[in-house]
Amino acid sequence: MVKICCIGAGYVGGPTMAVIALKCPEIEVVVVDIATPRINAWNSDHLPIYEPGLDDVVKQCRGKNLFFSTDVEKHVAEADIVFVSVNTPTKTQGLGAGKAADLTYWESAARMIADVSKSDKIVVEKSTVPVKTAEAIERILTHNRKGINFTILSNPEFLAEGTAIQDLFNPDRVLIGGRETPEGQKAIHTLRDVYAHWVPIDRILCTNLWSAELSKLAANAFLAQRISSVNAMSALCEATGADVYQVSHSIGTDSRIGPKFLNASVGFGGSCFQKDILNLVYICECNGLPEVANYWKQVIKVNDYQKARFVNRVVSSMFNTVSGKKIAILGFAFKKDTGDTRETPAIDVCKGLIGDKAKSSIYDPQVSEEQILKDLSMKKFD
Ligand SMILES: NC(=O)C1=CN([C@@H]2O[C@H](COP(=O)(O)OP(=O)(O)OC[C@H]3O[C@@H](n4cnc5c(N)ncnc54)[C@H](O)[C@@H]3O)[C@@H](O)[C@H]2O)C=CC1
Ligand SMILES: O=C(O)[C@H]1O[C@H](OP(=O)(O)OP(=O)(O)OC[C@H]2O[C@@H](n3ccc(=O)[nH]c3=O)[C@H](O)[C@@H]2O)[C@H](O)[C@@H](O)[C@@H]1O
Repeated sequence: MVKICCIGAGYVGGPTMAVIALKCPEIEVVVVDIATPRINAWNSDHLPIYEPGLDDVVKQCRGKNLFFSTDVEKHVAEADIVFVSVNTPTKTQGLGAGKAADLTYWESAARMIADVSKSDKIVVEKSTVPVKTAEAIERILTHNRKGINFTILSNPEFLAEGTAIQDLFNPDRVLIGGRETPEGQKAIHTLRDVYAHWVPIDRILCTNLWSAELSKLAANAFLAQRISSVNAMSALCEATGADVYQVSHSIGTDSRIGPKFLNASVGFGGSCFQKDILNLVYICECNGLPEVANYWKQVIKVNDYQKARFVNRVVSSMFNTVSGKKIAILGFAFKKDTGDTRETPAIDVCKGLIGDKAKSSIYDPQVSEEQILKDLSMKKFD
C-alpha cells in the first residue's frame, strides 16, 4: 500500500488530501500538523475550515484511509510520498522583509524529513514557493541522508477557497515538475498515477522543477493583474459615466480575453495574491530585473488604491464624514463561502470607516466576532 503523509493541515493540505483519499481508496493518507487544536478539529464534527462539500468528503474516508495526527515524525518516517503544504507567508523582518517569502516553516519541515527518514521518499512541494526553492530543499535533504534517496517534485496547488472541493474534483490542470533525470521522471510518474485516479491524463502537465514553481506565481500574478486592470477601469468609468459591468461584459465576450476574473471589486484579498506577487517582485529584483519588478508591483499598488478609493467614496458621498453614522458591513471574509479573513479588503475598509468614527456593525456567517475584533486590532504585518 502506498503511504502518503502531508505536512500542514491547512486550507490546502486538508481538502487536497481528503480528495486524494476519497479518489484513491487503496492509498493511506495521513495529514499531520504541529497545531494540536487544528488536528483535533479535523478529527471532530467541526472541521477547522469551512469549505462547501468538505464535510462530506472527510466523513466518507476519515478513519478508513484518511487520518489526521500530530505525530508528525512517525507518519513522515512511514510515508513513501511526503507532501509539504506548510504556510509560506511574506517575511516581516530581515532581508526581503515585506516582499520575500518566509520559508522558515518549509525549512524546518525539510530538516525534520531529513532527520526522521529511514527509507527513500518523494518529497512534494505543495506550498507556493519562490522559483528555485527545490534546489535549496534538495541541499537540506541530502545533507545527512544516510544513504536515503529523496526525489523532490513541485506540485503547486491551484484551488480557490470557497470552491476547493469542486476545483480538486475537476481541476483545469494538475502541474507536476521534476528533475530531468531518470529518478526525477520516475517520481513524476508515481505522482501522476495518484492524480490519474480521477484527473484525465491530458490535464496532468509535467514540466521541469523551475517551470512548475514559477508557473504557480505567474498564474496568481496574471489572475490578480486582471482584477487590478478592471478595477483601474472602474475608476475611469466613474469619472466618465461608463458602466464598469457593461465594459467588463463587452471585453469579456472577446474569446481572446474571456469573461472570467473581470469583476470590479473593492480590491482582491486572500492569503495568496498579494503575497505571491510581492514574492515575484522580490525574485525579479534579485535577478536584476527592476522593470519587470515594477510592472508587477503596480498590480498591488492599484489594489491598495482601489481599497482607499472605496472608503473615500463612501465618506465623500455622506457629506464628507461618517462620524457617528451607523454603517452595516455584510461579509468580512475575503470572499463568499469561506471563513478566511487573511488579507481581506474588509479590514482596510472597516479601518478606514472606523478611522472616520463610523459606528460599524459587521456580520459574516462564517467569521466569529472574536476573529473580526482580532483582525481589526492588528497592525499590518502583525
Ligand atoms: N489557501 C489557499 O487557497 C492556497 C494556498 N496555497 C499555498 O499553500 C500553502 C499552505 O497554505 P494554507 O493551507 O492556506 O496555509 P495554512 O496556514 O492554512 O496551513 C499551513 C499549516 O501548516 C502547519 N505547519 C507549519 N509548519 C509546520 C511544520 N513544521 N510541521 C507541521 N505542520 C506545520 C501550520 O500549523 C498550519 O496548520 C502556502 O504556501 C500557500 O501559498 C496554494 C494554493 C491555494
Ligand atoms: O494560490 C492561491 O491561494 C489561490 O489564489 C486564488 O484563489 P483565492 O484567493 O482562494 O480566491 P479567488 O477566487 O481567486 O479570489 C481572490 C480575490 O479576488 C477577488 N476577485 C476575484 C475575481 C474577480 O473577478 N474580482 C475580484 O475582485 C475576490 O473577491 C477575492 O478577494 C486563485 O484563484 C487560485 O487559483 C489559487 O490557487
